Amino acid sequence: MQPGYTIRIHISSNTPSRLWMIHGSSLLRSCSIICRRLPHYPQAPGSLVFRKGLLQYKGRTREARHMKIAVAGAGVVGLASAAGFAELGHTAICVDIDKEKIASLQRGVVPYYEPGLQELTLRNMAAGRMRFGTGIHEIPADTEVVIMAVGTPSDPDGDLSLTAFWAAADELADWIEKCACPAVVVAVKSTVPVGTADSLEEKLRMRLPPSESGRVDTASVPEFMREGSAVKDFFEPARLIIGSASAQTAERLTSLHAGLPGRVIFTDRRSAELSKLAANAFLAVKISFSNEVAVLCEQIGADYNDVAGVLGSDPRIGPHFLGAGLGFGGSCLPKDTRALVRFAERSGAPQTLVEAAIHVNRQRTERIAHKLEEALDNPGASTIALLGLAFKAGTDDMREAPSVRLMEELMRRFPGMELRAYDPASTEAARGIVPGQVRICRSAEEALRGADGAILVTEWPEFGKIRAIDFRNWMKRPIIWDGRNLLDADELNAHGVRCIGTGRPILRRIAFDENS
Ligand SMILES: NC(=O)c1ccc[n+]([C@@H]2O[C@H](COP(=O)([O-])OP(=O)(O)OC[C@H]3O[C@@H](n4cnc5c(N)ncnc54)[C@H](O)[C@@H]3O)[C@@H](O)[C@H]2O)c1
Ligand SMILES: O=c1ccn([C@@H]2O[C@H](COP(=O)(O)OP(=O)(O)O[C@H]3O[C@H](CO)[C@@H](O)[C@H](O)[C@H]3O)[C@@H](O)[C@H]2O)c(=O)[nH]1
Repeated sequence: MQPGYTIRIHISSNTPSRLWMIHGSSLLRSCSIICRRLPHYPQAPGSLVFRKGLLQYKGRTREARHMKIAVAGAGVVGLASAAGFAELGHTAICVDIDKEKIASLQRGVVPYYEPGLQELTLRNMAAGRMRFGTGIHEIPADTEVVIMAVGTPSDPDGDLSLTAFWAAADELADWIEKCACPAVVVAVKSTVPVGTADSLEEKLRMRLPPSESGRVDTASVPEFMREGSAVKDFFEPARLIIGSASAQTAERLTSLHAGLPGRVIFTDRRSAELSKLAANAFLAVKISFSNEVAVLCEQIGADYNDVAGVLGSDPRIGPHFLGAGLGFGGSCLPKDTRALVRFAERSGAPQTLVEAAIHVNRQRTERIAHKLEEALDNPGASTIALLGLAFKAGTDDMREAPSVRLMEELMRRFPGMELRAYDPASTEAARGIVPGQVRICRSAEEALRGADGAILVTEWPEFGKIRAIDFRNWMKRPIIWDGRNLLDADELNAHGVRCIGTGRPILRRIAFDENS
């Protein structure tokens, strides 16, 4: 079979047939297999292997072989993966050094806001397929796959900090040394610099006698789930990446993921690691590009929503991640773009587009502060309500949230401005992160009452339901800067609320009478 060929085969066994498409060469690890799961057939009937240039159907080994797995890290990625794999029939232990988090999970309470994760966790705990532990030492000796999902935040230089990762690796080395398990695969789901899975394997193997070093193998299985839809993304991945240097490891990980739809792409560990950073960087570039076009729209009186509609209708561009607004935040895009830039610089291949995307992103809050300055007579004496704090809707995560950058910018530029904020999910997470001068409110109404203006920061659907009459009744001056283009600006403007969108033609559409 030649690289690049596509073959469609119907595989029938005593389980229902499924449609498979195979791309690639005769080497299993450099092939990509697209498996289209028919929704009513949850399990794959068998596996496909390449031997001597021939494609062979190998029994039923791709059928979910239920394994004992462990996940290190009970953040969104670790917990959603542990609960997701348990739902597929595997037995999972999820361990974390954060004792409070584990105590909460053992009581069946997921200590952060992630739709569907609570139910998924409880269901699998009740079925005996999922439990928790306070460290890697609690992982049972007969565990076949250990997934690393510990945090890798930015360090002060912008590189990914691997402090927690290597500390976990040390514990894992102790565990592997003592547990005498015959073969264990350590799959890295944390986002890490290129080469980390190679170094991890070296580190773990060094702790074993040379004759036993093959007992442990590492792989890179980068994760692409999004906060706010982590559970959905686990069960409906766009693709699954298995970066491995060993056919047995690739096969074991394929088995682990059996039952999930989406294309499986086999590659080497370094390519898998780079793909993750490059994917997030590409999304960041797309967002920053959109934001720059939106500024141009504002300058020349064009409507960015219409422009984005045109761009997105071209399948080569696609409609996703063209949303202009306050820019990208969260625990991933900002840190992963910085990390890629740093790593690429050191590798002699600067990523200037990604650097520019980061630069454009920093300017977003300045832009909105500038718009406020243009519209308000005395911004320093105004009261401004912020609708939303979380870095996006559907999560309570405040990591690198644009809201924080915005509040800092407003306080720096307009000393004396009174700021109030409301977020449906992140009130608790915001405490300690939001500057002390900002009043955290318990409802949108409380934040808006008597305000001279409001900025829509996070696209929570409940903000889209606030009626023009409410804005008018609650606010001293009903002016809204819509930092996410969530609101129906035309409708609000027609009903006496001045709604200034992002990349929208302000002057053409405003029908706000200051005296009404
Ligand atoms: N958040 C996302 O949506 C997302 C998506 C894809 C990839 N990622 C990547 O996945 C990784 C995890 O992300 P997250 O948001 O779940 O992180 P997180 O910071 O929310 O959670 C990480 C957890 O690891 C725990 N931990 C630290 N050291 C440990 C150890 N030695 N043993 C066991 N647990 C330990 C921490 O206590 C923490 O609870 C990161 O590398 C991130 O970049 C995140
Ligand atoms: O059109 C858009 C889309 C998103 N955003 C912003 O971009 C940020 C990131 O959004 P999103 O990508 O939905 O959130 P994350 O949960 O951080 O997910 C990203 O980061 C994860 C961690 O690496 C990856 O797994 C996901 O694939 C990747 O989408 C948020 O501030 C959004 O408001 C925009 O400004 N415009």
